[in-house]
Amino acid sequence: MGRPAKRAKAEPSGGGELTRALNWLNSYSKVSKWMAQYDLNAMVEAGDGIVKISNFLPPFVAEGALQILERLPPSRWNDTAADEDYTHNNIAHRFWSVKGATGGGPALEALLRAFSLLVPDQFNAFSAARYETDHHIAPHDDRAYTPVQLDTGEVITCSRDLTCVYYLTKDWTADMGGAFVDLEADPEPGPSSNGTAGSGGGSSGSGGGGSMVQHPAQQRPGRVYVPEFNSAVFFRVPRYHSVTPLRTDRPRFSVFGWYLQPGQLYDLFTGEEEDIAQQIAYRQRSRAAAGAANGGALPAAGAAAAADGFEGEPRQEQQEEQEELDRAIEPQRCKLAQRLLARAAERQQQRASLR
Ligand SMILES: O=C(O)CCC(=O)C(=O)O
Ligand SMILES: [Fe+2]
Repeated sequence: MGRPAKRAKAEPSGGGELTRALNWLNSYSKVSKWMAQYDLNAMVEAGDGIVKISNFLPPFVAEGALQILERLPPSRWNDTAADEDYTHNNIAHRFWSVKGATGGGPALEALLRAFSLLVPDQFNAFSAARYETDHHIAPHDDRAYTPVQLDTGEVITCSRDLTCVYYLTKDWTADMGGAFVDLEADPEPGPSSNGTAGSGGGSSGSGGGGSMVQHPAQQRPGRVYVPEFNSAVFFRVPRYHSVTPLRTDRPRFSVFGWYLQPGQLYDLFTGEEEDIAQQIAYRQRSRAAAGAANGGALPAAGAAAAADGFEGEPRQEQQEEQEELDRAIEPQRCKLAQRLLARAAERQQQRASLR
């Protein structure tokens, strides 16, 4: 856990690089112009709900971003751990995280702000993550509601719509664990992927001391993404995925978060959906059908929610649970809320007309 303050002095160029990266991150016009090259929704849809983008930020910015995370003092990192509890949509996981909203300092804020400029017309919630030995996340599909406090003070319920994970680990190899596994895609054909990804996820918790219920999705193979420095993976929620336990003492750094939509796009996990494999197969078929019907273009979250077979109206106890959650969780604060709300309403109309 040696903090890099000393190293920074020994490598004067490191400091200069960080300053250059911060200047870039703090330049609204530079970040917006860079991000404008990505038509994210189109890319995600073209990739059947998921896309990986290599060289996501300019290389010197990625170097600076890694330094921002490496320099965060241990006191800023919060232990993010949960035991398996399907009924509250909690999944077994353990890693360190720092929420943008709760103070990682101005450098982290600048880095996370860059991600809001990637999809400027959606609400978002981003954090930094640091995984260490044995840290992992069991299979889950990211479904969750997030309360957002508007500039008027009103708190609205939003749903996670699009996940982003941006990797900042250098020279990571498969044997180090910590792989992202997409459980809704087939394994990559070829020698590097032998279909054991699901069982890799299945060992989650084994080293961490907790005895976990085996999640049904853990029996599935999936497509393995070894985290690549300066790459980002985006996917539409809900989509089952996991992070396999780290088998190295090198830390794995990332930025992760969600673009949100107002409203409840889907039901939360109720504990009744025992057959995850069936759910996955159903979503895969629905994606393929929607893709064929639209000549490859999916009507985004609408299709994913429809694929779940949800009617949209949550059950009363879920509603009550949600209200409790809204009171308990500190809401994300959002300026520019009126513009975002108007844009969200437009988008919902567009989607409705696509269906
Ligand atoms: O770090 C990753 O590869 C994925 C993280 C993730 O699934 C999450 O934070 O929900
Ligand atoms: Fe996730």
